[in-house]
Amino acid sequence: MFRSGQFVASHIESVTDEQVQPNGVDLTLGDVLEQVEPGRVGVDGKSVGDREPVDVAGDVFDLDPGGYILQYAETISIPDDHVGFLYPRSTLMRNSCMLNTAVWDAGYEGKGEGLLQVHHPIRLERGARVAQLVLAEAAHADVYDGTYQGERTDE
Ligand SMILES: O=c1ccn([C@H]2C[C@H](O)[C@@H](COP(=O)(O)OP(=O)(O)OP(=O)(O)O)O2)c(=O)[nH]1
Repeated sequence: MFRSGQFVASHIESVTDEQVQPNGVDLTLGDVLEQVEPGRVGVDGKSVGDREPVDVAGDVFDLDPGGYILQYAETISIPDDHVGFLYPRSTLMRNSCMLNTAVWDAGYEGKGEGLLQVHHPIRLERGARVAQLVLAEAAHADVYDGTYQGERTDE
């Protein structure tokens, strides 16, 4: 069963009323980065290639077509017995852009990231709502203990 937006909001810091939706919570744009060095996904481990901030005028990102790392502004805690899924705000999609996402594990805490695909130039503003996180009840044996635990929680 998917939980209500109010329930999701109780696991995200910090959230305004405007961000709480019937079935989830809108996440806002923190930063946009561009990968500049190769990463690696191997059988014996992985690494994330270096990234650099993209040009920003004040809080405004004018993005040309390409792939970008989008960092969310909120700290997300996926509670026990749940799994998180994230979807783009449909206005992004309607503007020829897409957010690619992965699974948000029970026990994960941090400010996560997504892959923003820009297929047509778009202007994004820091603090704008760009995505929606939903939580579903889920069985699990262990909780998340990977390398991204606690990411950017000190920001
Ligand atoms: O779109 C997403 C999806 C998930 N996460 C967070 C929550 C998730 O729990 C964590 C780790 O994801 P995953 O388990 O897929 O990472 P991995 O590549 O398997 O690395 P590790 O084994 O170190 O966790 O990243 C994001 O930031 N963005």
